[in-house]
Amino acid sequence: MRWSELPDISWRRFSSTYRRCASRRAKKHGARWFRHTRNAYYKGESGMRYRKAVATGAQDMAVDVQSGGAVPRTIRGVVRDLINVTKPGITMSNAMMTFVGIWLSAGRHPAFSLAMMTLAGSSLVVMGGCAMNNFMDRDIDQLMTRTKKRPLPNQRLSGWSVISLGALLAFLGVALLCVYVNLLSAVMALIGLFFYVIVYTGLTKRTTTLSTVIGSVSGAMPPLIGWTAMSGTLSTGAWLLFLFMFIWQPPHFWALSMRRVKEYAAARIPLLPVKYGFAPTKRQIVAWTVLLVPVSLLLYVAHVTDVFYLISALLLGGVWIVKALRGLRAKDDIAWATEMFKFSLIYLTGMAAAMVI
Ligand code: HEM
Ligand SMILES: CC(C)=CCC/C(C)=C/CC/C(C)=C/COP(=O)(O)OP(=O)(O)O
Repeated sequence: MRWSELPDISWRRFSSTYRRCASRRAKKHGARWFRHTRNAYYKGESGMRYRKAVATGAQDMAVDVQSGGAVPRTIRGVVRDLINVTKPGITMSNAMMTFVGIWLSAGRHPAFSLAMMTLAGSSLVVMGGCAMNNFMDRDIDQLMTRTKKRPLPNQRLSGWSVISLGALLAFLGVALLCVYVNLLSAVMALIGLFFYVIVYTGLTKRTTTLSTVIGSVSGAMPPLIGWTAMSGTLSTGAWLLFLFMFIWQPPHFWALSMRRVKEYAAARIPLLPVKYGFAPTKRQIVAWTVLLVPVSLLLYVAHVTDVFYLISALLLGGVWIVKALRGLRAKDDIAWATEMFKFSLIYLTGMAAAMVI
C-alpha cells in the first residue's frame, strides 16, 4: 500500500516525544519538512505498526516512535476514554430517573443543595458501576461490533486504570450520599451497584437468560435513591417507581438484543433471542409492555402524579403497546426491534417529563 492511500493522520497522532521534536523542526523548516517526515514515518517500521493498528480497528491508537508500542495519544484522548467507560448515556438517563424520585418525593419542592448532592452521589455510583462493568466485560466486548472499539478491548486504557476509576467513583458516590444526604439513600445505591456489578455482570450475564430481568433490579434503584434522599423512607410512591422502571427495562433490552442477536451469539451471551429465537422474544416484549401500562397508571391512582401524567401515560403507553403488537406480524423483525428500542427511550423520557411537570 502506498502512503498516499493511507488515512490522513493528524499531527496529534504522533507520540509526545516525537511531536515535541518534530514541532521544533517543523517550525524551522516549515510544511515541506512535515510532509517529508510523514512519508518516512508511514513507510518505516513504525508506520507498519500504525497501519496494523488501523487494520485491526484500533484507529484511536497512537504509535510511540521511540518504544514502538501503542499508547493513548493525547490527554484529551485519555480523558475521553475515561469518560467513555463510565457510559455517559446510561448515566444521564439514570440521573433523570433519580431526579424523578427526588422531585416526586419532595412534593415538587426539593431543597436545591440536597437535590444536587443526591444527583452527584447517585451518578458517581452509576459511573463507577459502569466502569467496573467495562472492566469485567472486556473479553466479551472484544467480540461484538457495538463494543469492540471501547477503550479496554481496544487496549487504549489499562484494566487497572478502569477498575481503579470504577472503585474510586463508586466510593466517592457512596461517601457523598452517606455524609451529605442520608444512610438509606447510600444503601439504595449500594444495592444497585451490587446488583449491576456482582449479580448481573459477574454472575448472570454469561450464564442465564434471566440476566435481563435480574439486571433490571439495578436499573430500578436510581429513583429509590432520589426518593429516600428526600424523605428518608420507602413509601408506596417509591415502590411504584421501582416497579415501573423494573418492568420498562426488559422490553428496552430485548428489542436491542434482537437487533444485535448475531453479535450476542458470537459472544456466547445466552439472551432470550439468542437461546430461544425471535418469536418468544417478541411475545415477551408484548407481555411486558402491556403490563407496564397499568403499572404506570398506579402512580396516578396512588396520588403520586397528577392528571397530566395520566393522559401522557395513556397516550405514550398506548403507542408503545400498538407498536409492540405490530411486532407479532412484522415481516422485518430487525426493523421492528430497532423501532421498539428507539421508542423505549422516547417513552421513558416522555414519562419522566410527565411525572415532573
Ligand atoms: C436490564 C437493564 C438494561 C439493559 C440490559 C440495557 C442495555 C442497553 C444497551 C446494551 C445499550 C446500548 C445500545 C447501543 O449501543 O446500541 C443501551 C442503551 C441505552 N440504555 Fe439501556 N439497558 C438497561 C437499562 C437501562 C436503564 C435503567 C436506563 C435508563 C434509566 C437505560 C437507558 C439507556 C439509554 C439512554 C441508552 C442509549 C444511550 C447509550 O447507548 O448509552 N437502560 N441499553
Ligand atoms: C445505583 C446503580 C449502580 C445502578 C445501576 C444503573 C445501571 C447502570 C443500569 C443499567 C443496567 C444494565 C443491566 C445495563 C446493561 O449493561 P450491559 O453490560 O449489558 O451493557 P453493555 O453491553 O453496553 O456493556
